[in-house]
Amino acid sequence: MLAEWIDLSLDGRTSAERSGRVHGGRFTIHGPGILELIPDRPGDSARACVLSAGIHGNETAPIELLGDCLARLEAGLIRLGAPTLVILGNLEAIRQGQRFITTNLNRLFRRDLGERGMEPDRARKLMVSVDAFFARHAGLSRLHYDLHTAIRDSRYPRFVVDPFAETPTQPEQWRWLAAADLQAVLHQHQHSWTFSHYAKHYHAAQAFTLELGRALPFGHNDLAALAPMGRLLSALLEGRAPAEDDPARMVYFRVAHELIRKDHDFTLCFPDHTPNFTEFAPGTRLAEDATAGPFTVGESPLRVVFPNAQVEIGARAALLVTPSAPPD
Ligand SMILES: O=C(O)CCC(=O)N[C@@H](CCC(=O)O)C(=O)O
Ligand SMILES: [Zn+2]
Repeated sequence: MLAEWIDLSLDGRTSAERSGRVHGGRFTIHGPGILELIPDRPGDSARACVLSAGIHGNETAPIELLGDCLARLEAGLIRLGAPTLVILGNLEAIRQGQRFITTNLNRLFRRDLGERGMEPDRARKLMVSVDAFFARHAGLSRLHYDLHTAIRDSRYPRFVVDPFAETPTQPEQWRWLAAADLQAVLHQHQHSWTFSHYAKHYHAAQAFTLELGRALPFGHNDLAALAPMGRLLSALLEGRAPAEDDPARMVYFRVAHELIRKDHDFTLCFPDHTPNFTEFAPGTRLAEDATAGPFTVGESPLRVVFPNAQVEIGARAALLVTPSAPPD
């Protein structure tokens, strides 16, 4: 059953609440794309884990990776040892292989959200599910990994986006993520209302967006490159201590500036296929916007991450980032 849960969710065949046994515990399907795993006995290092994928429908590798973990659990290759909420974010967008249907789901995770429609309704459903899950497992430390892939290539194909919030990051997170072969870390400089930000800001969880390569259709992903990440997810599911490595293996950046599209008449002044973390020298013009005017790199070089000139007006068209110090 677990191994088919993703296909059943995408076929729209899991609307009724269902439950059953897994190796080391039980599962409950709370609704389409929302699966809770509850261990009989939490492991010594168990956290209350939220593992999400498909918040953007065209980002398939993380869905395949989670499917692989569930298949291993069902086959008895791993034994459940931590309460885990597994989420498939934007089901209709996954079915259509699109980033989103009407609006970007990953900008809607705020409790005062007023919008109506498919993605806002889904954001509300996921926020309520996360709230209830963390409340049910209140005695455990909270963790949320929101798994994504990026639209374009990257100088660092696998990287961490660290949401801005008050909660300090536990140093072990950097050691785990280094061992999972993440290559870079990007610290956000302001609230961003993404799903991982929601868990960090409202629940003080250890929470990150993890970019795990480039967005490709189902069946075209290189899951071998994600094997270390798969081992981290298995350790979390089993409630045991994950492998650790030296955080200095990763390169650290912070957001210096967020480029916002202010006008229909907006262009980025570099080729569309420019890889994430490409560096631009002082004086380089990066964007033209009929309302905001041009944006030019100032005295220090800037690297560009997530450039996208097609975003909605008022949305982020790129992050401009600069090196930052590694954690102590
Ligand atoms: O490749 C891109 O341009 C976008 C990849 C993506 O979906 N990234 C996330 C990052 C979330 C964050 O900023 O924390 C997003 O844009 O939602
Ligand atoms: Zn994404």
